[in-house]
Amino acid sequence: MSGHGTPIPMTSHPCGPLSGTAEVPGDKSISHRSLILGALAVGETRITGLLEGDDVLDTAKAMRAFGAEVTDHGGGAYSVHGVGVGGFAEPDQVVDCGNSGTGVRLIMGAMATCPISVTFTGDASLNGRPMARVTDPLALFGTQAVGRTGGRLPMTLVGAADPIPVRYEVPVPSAQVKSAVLLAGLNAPGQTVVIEQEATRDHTERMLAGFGAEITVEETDEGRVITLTGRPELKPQIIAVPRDPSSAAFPVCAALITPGSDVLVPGIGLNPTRAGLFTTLREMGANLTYENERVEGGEPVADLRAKYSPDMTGIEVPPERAASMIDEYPVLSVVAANATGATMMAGVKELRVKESDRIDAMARGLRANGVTVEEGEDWWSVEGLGIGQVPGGGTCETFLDHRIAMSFMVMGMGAKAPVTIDSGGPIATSFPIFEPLMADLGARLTRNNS
Ligand SMILES: O=C(O)C1=C[C@@H](OP(=O)(O)O)[C@@H](O)[C@H](O)C1
Ligand SMILES: C=C(OP(=O)(O)O)C(=O)O
Repeated sequence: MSGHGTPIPMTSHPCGPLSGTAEVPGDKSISHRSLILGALAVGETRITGLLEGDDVLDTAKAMRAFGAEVTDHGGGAYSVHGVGVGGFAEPDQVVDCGNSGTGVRLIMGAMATCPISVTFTGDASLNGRPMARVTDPLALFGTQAVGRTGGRLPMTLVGAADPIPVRYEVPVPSAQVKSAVLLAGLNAPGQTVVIEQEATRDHTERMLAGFGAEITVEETDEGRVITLTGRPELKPQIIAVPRDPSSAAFPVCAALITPGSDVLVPGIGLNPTRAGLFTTLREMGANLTYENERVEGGEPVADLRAKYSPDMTGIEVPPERAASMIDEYPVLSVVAANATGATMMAGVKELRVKESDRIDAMARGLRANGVTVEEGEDWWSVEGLGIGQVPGGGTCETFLDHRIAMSFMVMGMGAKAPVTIDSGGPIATSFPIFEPLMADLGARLTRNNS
């Protein structure tokens, strides 16, 4: 496991203006999938722009343990020599996925229909997260799983030696669950069907098609029906990973709340299954524009320009938008505290089973810095104080959660007094260059124990 658990207390000081270009790293979801699908293809997949965050590096390590050759060529360029669908070897050690829900759940799916037995573990955060949402549908293929009470890691999966294809309606809006079932379906003969009621990020479907699998997606009265034909030979691909909209969210939101700011965040994917935050910010009155809109690798892409936005107002975020911005609610709540009026976020109970209970973690830290928050099981609302009016001065617990850590660092940039977090260590899981990138824009982040 990577060392992000070591506490690194950090403080973010009020600053401004932020200006310049923020070249954020590669997309985390696409990076995991590039490695996993590359490992399941026959031949060599070449990847550029891979996110070299701990989450993705743990997946690279896991792919090596399953027998794929993963080579680091430097600067985010990797090659993966795959073993083919059904060709995973049995790792001789426990597979440690660190902090990554995506990593562990997708890898469980990929090995579930191979005749091997694998024990998975992670850090304290990952070992507290629910895995039955994945092992329940995998059991339908014939996969067995034994873990700790409540379906928690560490957990051993015994892959189905004679898998049968599955028809499964995903009960929670989760791209990880959908993807785990599809990856398991790759090595089941016949058609595996996954149905989702709410569209979640569709990278697995797009990339499976790109790797040459037979996969169809239909919008029907039943929901979004995805049909995959098992046992394809996946063809190696050349993949340029786009920059991550979920990472772009931090410099964008920081610019909106920091006086005088003007920041360009180039080359950000605006796939509708990922772009909900930017739509929401524009509805709140953010000065956020899309420049140089284009299509790259089949995906809509634009350069985002975010400027200081002193006149934002709170809104009700439509619940049906939740899946398209699920990782962005923490930083949205920081912007909401700088708007006038309340922002209501409903239909978001999935936030309670991320790296931390994100509603609880944000509510505690916002309150510790003078912001009023109300919450229920499936919703929360933040009372806006107006731009620059967040008192700050408090310390926030981050619960091994990178998005909580970065959100509070953004809050400090636009607050009246500095905001401190107990640890910025987890930031390395998804955005290892966060500190230098924000410093280059003009932010003042200090490590308190150095
Ligand atoms: O499939 C993926 O790459 C992801 C899916 C989402 O999780 P859920 O599937 O739990 O919603 C998201 O929160 C996570 O950061 C990445
Ligand atoms: C929820 C997240 O990641 P994961 O589920 O992969 O740990 C995230 O990156 O915000």
